[in-house]
Amino acid sequence: MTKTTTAIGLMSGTSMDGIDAALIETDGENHVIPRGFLTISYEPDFVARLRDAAAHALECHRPGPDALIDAVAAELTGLHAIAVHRLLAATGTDRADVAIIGFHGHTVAHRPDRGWTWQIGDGALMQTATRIPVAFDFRSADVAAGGQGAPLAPGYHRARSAGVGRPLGVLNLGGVGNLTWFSGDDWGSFDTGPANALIDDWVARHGTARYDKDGAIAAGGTVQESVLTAMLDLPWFDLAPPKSLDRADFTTQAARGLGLADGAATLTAFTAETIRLALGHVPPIGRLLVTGGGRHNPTLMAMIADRTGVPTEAVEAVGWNGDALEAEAFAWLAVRTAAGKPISWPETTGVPAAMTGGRLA
Ligand SMILES: Nc1ncnc2c1ncn2[C@@H]1O[C@H](COP(=O)(O)OP(=O)(O)OP(=O)(O)O)[C@@H](O)[C@H]1O
Ligand SMILES: CC(=O)N[C@H]1[C@@H]2OC[C@@H](O2)[C@@H](O)[C@@H]1O[C@H](C)C(=O)O
Repeated sequence: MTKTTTAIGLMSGTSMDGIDAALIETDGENHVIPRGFLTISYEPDFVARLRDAAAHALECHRPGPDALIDAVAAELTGLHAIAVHRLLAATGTDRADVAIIGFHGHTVAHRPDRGWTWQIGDGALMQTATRIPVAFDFRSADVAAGGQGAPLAPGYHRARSAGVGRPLGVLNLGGVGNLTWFSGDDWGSFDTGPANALIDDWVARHGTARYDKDGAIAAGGTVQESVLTAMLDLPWFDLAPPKSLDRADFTTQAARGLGLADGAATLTAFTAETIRLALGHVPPIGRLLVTGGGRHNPTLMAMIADRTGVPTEAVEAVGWNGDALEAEAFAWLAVRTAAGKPISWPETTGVPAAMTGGRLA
């Protein structure tokens, strides 16, 4: 039997809202016991610096030393180290009992088509700050090998869903959306399009809110079908998986001129339509289990169920925590990295063969 270890996962997602930190016990295979989770919101001024770093990173030709980005990376690492200490305290865990931290860092730019992806976060500094071994830089090796470098959570979705009936889809509605599908013994994954990113951008631009809480704004608007049709008229949606996205690949441009509520309704319907189109690339799925912040938006959830015709429910229906799942995934991936096991597969990122990834500090 493989040894069970305790691991911490740290995720900073494309919504740029903060840090998700999870503690799990796992053998790096199908045995997983979640032990604790917390989230720390970023201060607005740090979010502004992170946005600047992401905008700047897209102008760079590839990852490398950069004064602005390195400063944000160091600050981000410090904040994530604080999250580790808080999680240890909250769960009553001794630092020495944690075998590894999976430190995803924050994606400032993702350009697999150009052969690079860039996650900021200093693994060595994290190791020094916590005195716990750290796995980081999970995506670069995959991209260097010709893969998409994303999504990486699908292996964890497969491990957790071993006892859940097939066919099945696990849909993550973060800033960007991604789908992992299972049909018989077949499986695969890819990014579906923007999930909350455009809705967040639209609402933030029009007022003081950071997102459309409970989908209330969209619920009061009317979907503008002509705008929706124009937004969906992109070759990207016809591309066969695997495929992945940078948060900046889509904008709210097509909705300009609409009122706040109609724009929110239209962008929410756009996300739902991207899921419908994604399902067109995979075998029939009997059930969609939804993780990520978007599952808290009932307007979006209803539109997805309505436009796809697939029963759609939050992952809590099978006992998972949809706020913690991605952070848990990076704890699980770190255990696999330390053990020299694959973290991506031809089915999930398009790499030529199952491969290891991540660096150790
Ligand atoms: N009550 C709610 N009502 C509507 N939307 C919500 C609610 N709670 C969270 N969200 C949405 O979920 C988003 C955060 O989702 P999540 O934390 O899964 O994103 P992330 O982890 O940053 O993204 P990614 O998976 O792309 O890395 C928020 O920005 C918001 O749009
Ligand atoms: C490049 C990058 O950071 N991609 C993220 C992003 O956020 C959601 C989607 O796009 C997914 O592909 C990925 O994150 C999840 C955690 C993943 O790798 O599974």
